[in-house]
Amino acid sequence: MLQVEGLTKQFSNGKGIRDVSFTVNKGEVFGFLGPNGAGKSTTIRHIMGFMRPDRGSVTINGLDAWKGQGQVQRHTGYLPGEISFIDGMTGASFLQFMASMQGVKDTAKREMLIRRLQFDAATPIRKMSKGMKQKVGIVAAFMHSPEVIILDEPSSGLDPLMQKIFTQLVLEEKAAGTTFLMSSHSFQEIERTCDRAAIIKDGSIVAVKNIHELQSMQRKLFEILFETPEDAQRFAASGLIIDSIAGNRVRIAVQGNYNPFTAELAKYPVRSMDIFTQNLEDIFMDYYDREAKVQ
Ligand SMILES: Nc1ncnc2c1ncn2[C@@H]1O[C@H](COP(=O)(O)OP(=O)(O)OP(=O)(O)O)[C@@H](O)[C@H]1O
Repeated sequence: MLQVEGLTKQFSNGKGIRDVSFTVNKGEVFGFLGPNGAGKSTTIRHIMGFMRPDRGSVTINGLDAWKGQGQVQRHTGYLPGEISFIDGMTGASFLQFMASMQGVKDTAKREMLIRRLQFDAATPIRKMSKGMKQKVGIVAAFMHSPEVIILDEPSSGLDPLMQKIFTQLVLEEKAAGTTFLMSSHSFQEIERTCDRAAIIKDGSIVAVKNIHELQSMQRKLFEILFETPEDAQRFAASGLIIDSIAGNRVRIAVQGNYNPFTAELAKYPVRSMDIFTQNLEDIFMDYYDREAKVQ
C-alpha cells in the first residue's frame, strides 16, 4: 500500500535522510520511532508529496507521492507534527473548510469523532489549548475515511484518557482496513496499535521490527527467594544462566523455553518468587543507544 524506496534528501546544512526504505501493507499500522531530529518528519513530508527527494521514491497505492501529489493527498489523511491553522477560524469552520477540500458532504463521521474526542468545535482555534488543536487535526485526518492515514506524533498534547480514546479510534479504523503510518515517542502507543515499527536514527533506518514477535520474545526476569543460601547456591550451579545471586536470593532471566528452569526449580522449596517482564521500551531504547547500523 505504501512503499518507501531508497528515499534520500540532504538539506543545505548537511542534515536529512539517507536511503530510507520500508513497506507498509494494507490494513497494517506501522510505527515510526526515533530520537529527536532523526528524520521522521522529513520522511513523512516526502510521503505526503510536500518535498521532492534527491533520490528514491514513495508510492502510495501505486501512485508516486511527488508526481501524483494532489491525488495522493486527496486519498490520504494527514496529521502534521505542527498544524498551521488559518487565522480567525473556529474548530468547526476549519473542519468544514477541510471537508470541502476533501469533497466530503456527509458530516456524520466528523460529528462522531468530535463527540469521541470530547471538545467544543465552536471554540475559536486561537483560544484552543495544544491538546484541543491536536484533536481538531485528528478529526481532519480521519473524517473522510481515507485508505491511508499518516500521523506525525498524533498523541502529543493529549491527556492519558484522550490517548486511550485515540488508540481505540486507530484500532477501529485498522479493523475497517485502513493503513496507518505513525511516528511516535510513546512506546506504549506503538505497542498498543502497531504491527511493525521502524527505528530511524541520524537519517537512516536502523531496524524494522515486528511488534508481535518482539512481544513473544520478551525476556522474563525471575527473582527467587530460596529457603536457604545452600539451596540458592545449588540452583545457581545447575548450569542455568544466572543473572545474580545474593544470600538465598537468585535472579535468573528466561526467554522462550521455560522448561529447563521450571524443572530445576521444582527440586527446591521456594519461599517466594517475583517476575519482571522486559518491556518494549527497554528493547527499543537499546536501538536508540546503538551506533547506526542495519539490523
Ligand atoms: N527544511 C530543513 N532545512 C534544513 N534542515 C532541516 C530541515 N528540515 C529538517 N531538517 C533537519 O533534518 C533533521 C531531521 O529532522 P526531522 O524534523 O525530520 O526529525 P524528527 O525525527 O521528526 O524529529 P522530532 O522527533 O524532533 O520531531 C534534523 O537535524 C533537522 O534539523
